[in-house]
Amino acid sequence: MGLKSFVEVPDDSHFPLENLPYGIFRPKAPVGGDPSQAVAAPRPGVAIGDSVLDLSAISSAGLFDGPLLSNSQCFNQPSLNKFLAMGRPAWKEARATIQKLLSLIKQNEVEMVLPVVIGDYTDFFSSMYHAKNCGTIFRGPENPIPTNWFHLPIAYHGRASSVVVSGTDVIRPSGQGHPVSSSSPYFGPSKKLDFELEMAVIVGPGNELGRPINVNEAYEHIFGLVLMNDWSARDIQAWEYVPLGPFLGKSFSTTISPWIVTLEALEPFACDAPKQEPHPLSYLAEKKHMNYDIPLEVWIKPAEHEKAAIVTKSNFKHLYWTITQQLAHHTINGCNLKPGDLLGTGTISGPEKESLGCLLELTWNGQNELSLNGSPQKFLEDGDEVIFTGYCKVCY
Ligand SMILES: O=C(O)/C=C/C(=O)CC(=O)CC(=O)O
Ligand SMILES: [Ca+2]
Ligand SMILES: [Mg+2]
Repeated sequence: MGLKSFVEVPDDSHFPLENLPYGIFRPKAPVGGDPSQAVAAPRPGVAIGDSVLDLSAISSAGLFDGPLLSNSQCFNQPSLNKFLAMGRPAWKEARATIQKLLSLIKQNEVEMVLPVVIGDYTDFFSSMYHAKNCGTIFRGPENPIPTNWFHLPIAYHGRASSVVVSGTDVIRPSGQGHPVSSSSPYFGPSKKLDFELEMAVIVGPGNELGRPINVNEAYEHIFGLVLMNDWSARDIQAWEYVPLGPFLGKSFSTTISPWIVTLEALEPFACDAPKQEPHPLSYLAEKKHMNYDIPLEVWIKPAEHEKAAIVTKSNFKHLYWTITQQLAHHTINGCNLKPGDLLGTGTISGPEKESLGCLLELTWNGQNELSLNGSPQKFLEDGDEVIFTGYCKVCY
């Protein structure tokens, strides 16, 4: 297998990553440039594809960190003589460092692991559409959204130990299931295993115990976002969750994506967050009330199917409570967040029936069937693979 560089190397190039020949170069004076300008100094470089790697820049940046080259001036020279005088051990060290600096590893040749040690995991409940649908299903259509919901971002404390990286098998949990009408609760493997389409904040700098984070400074405490699946056993959840909230129905596994997308990368996709009525209390009223326009999709690939089928298309922008409001609310009582804490957004459902963020809503608690490339499906079956995607793109 050939080595691969992030520098594009044409297939027929004489200068792939395996070659790396040395020379002395200087940048050409710009055509029509001022002739009185000093000519750039000659310096050592190696050829890679159609480019030259400037070894004096690499050396000045301290990137030659091996024992022989770390304190050497051999690359800040107008010729290679000093480097040549150092002999083969230095040449080998230089080659290894340069190959490492220029290398790329194929994603399909690596295994990703959890990117952070998650100290604490909290899950919010911030899509109004999801809150309304769950409320209708679990509590009836009279007052589906609790009155506190419009005043504060509701959340529960999740389980950090069972947060796993995407690709990890999820074992169907057993537990007590909600009794049907007047019968007793049953025990056994969950019959209503579900996904929840979420994203989650990875906390950067935390706060000291007793010192809340101001909502207008919350942005500085957020490193980036991951995709998150808050797997949920609906039959266990429906029976256990009154009055303290979700427990064993969700703590058996929560999956996050291995790549954390930074808020800097998401900046071009910032958009207005939904208008909030009633106006939130001042500690939640933010100067910039922003969301991000991140199209999200969920696909399911049943074990015996060759292809995955799309089951929903939603968008991060549907969140009523923003991630900065969630973070400010989380700390308003003085609770301290720590670097690497995980804050789930809550299931991201949109307004349309094709944009609902979990099977509980999509099948209306198993009353309706979905069609996965022609096969009927309610909740998750053994062997199903659930695939989340989130991808924003500038339209030119
Ligand atoms: O409304 C309920 O009783 C329950 C809702 C959920 O299960 C959702 C939850 O975990 C929070 C969320 O993902 O929005
Ligand atoms: Ca959830
Ligand atoms: Mg979970």
